[in-house]
Amino acid sequence: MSEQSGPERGGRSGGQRGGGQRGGRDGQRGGRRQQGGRRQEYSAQRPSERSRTSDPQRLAAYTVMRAVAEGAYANLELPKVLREKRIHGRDAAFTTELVYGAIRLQGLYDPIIASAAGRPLSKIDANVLDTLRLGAHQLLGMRVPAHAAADETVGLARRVNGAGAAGFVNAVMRRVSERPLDEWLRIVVPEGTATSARLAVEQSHPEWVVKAMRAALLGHRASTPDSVDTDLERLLEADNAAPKVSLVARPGLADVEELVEAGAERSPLSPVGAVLAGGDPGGIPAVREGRAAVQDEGSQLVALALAAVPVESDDRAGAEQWLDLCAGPGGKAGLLAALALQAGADLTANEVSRHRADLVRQTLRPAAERAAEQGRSLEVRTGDGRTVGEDEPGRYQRVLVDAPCTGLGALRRRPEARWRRQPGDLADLGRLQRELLAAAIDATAPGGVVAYATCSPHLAETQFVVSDTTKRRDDVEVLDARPFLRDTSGEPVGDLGDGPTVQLWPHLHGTDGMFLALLRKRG
Ligand SMILES: C[S@@+](CC[C@H](N)C(=O)[O-])C[C@H]1O[C@@H](n2cnc3c(N)ncnc32)[C@H](O)[C@@H]1O
Repeated sequence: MSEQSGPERGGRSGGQRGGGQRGGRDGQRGGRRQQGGRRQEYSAQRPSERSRTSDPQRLAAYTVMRAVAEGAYANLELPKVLREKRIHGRDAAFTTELVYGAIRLQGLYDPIIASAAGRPLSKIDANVLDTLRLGAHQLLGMRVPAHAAADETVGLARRVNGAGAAGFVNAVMRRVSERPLDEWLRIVVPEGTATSARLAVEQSHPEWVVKAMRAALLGHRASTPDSVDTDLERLLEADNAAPKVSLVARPGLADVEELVEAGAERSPLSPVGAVLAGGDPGGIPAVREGRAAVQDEGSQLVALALAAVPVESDDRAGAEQWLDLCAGPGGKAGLLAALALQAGADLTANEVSRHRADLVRQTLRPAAERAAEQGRSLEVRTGDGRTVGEDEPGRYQRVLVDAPCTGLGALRRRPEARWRRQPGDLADLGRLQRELLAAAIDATAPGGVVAYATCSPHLAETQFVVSDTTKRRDDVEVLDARPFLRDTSGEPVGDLGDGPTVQLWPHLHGTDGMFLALLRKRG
């Protein structure tokens, strides 16, 4: 869930931050941090070229928007559509920005569209609304000249929404283009609006997510009551920026130097990581061969921490047994497998979904070949992790529970995720998370360690799961995880809060919002 995927891996022309229309308003609201604004820095083509060539790109963007409205994932759908329509290079980057921006920022654009249309969103046809969102992003979030943005959007509407709708789209686009973003913000977020409601629009997140992130910043001690509003805004802003492409060199199979030689830069955060400024990671031989991979540095730190924590094991028991309980699609298992081989340990990777277990198998292939040479066991199996405690009590020394979660720490990667998630999801996930953690502890040998991780900082999925679990049982203690997160220079990673659990943040660490708790099974 936390792994990088999709079109942002390569070819992106930039993040959401850029030159600022919004400084003026921020300036007026003294005390608020000056923001970067949202305009894209690129204008891939001259306007004349754009109007001649943009139709296939905008049509592709619209096609993806509609598929996402039907339940598709933008990061899977977009590459398919780009391939089918043979859109490459800068045109693909333009289309990517158009789709990702229009989806991510719809919480900002929708009230502007409603105001410009003079009617509520419920009175605008969903297909037409998607066309308008694409147009609004070109006008307010990208450096597409206003006339080109309006003309092309009307042209698109004529083609996909019909002639009648095109007249309406024309009127709305002209209205939207009459004001810069800061003026629109003054209209749709009037002075005196409560902070969470204001940020929900300005930073385009559902208000319940804004509130949950505020609580998480305080609960994980990343903010004080004095700093929380500023920190929250930075966090939400980071969710709207395209993540960089982080790579992992799976130890023993590849090294970071190999990635640096291929054009990446050594990661300052993860000792096994590198960061690619641009280009397609699939062009790097180590990545193609599965010895390295695209992986968030936060995920790397979690796997490294589990491998680094000392375990007390019975020497007569033979090789250490490691378990990845929720392994699909295999990002962390790929790193754990390499680390297990280095440590002379065996790894079992479990996943409930057959398809995702197949992905884990694929990911682990290079490590599996090495394991066979070394006489070590590397097993991938399909099963419900909740039964592992009963099936294999006390068998493992190190267990990773990278639990299914809301993914609210990885919103940068999935533009539609924030709009799909509902507060109600937390109840079912919370139950599953507690059951998986309990089973993991049961499957852990005395002296062994369980790493409970989520790519969400939501307190209900992180600290509450851990505290409920430790309250209920006396055979487990929470370790201070902070010393086990070491950066490339071997120094403890900064800004990890007061412990004992660890929360990484997009705005502080540049990683996904990974949570980690290390629990020791008492002997
Ligand atoms: C957060 S993802 C794991 C990501 C993975 N560790 C990685 O780094 O690629 C959670 C996974 O748990 C799986 N899952 C959900 N319920 C499960 C269960 N009852 N037992 C085992 N796995 C489960 C999901 O299918 C999903 O693949």
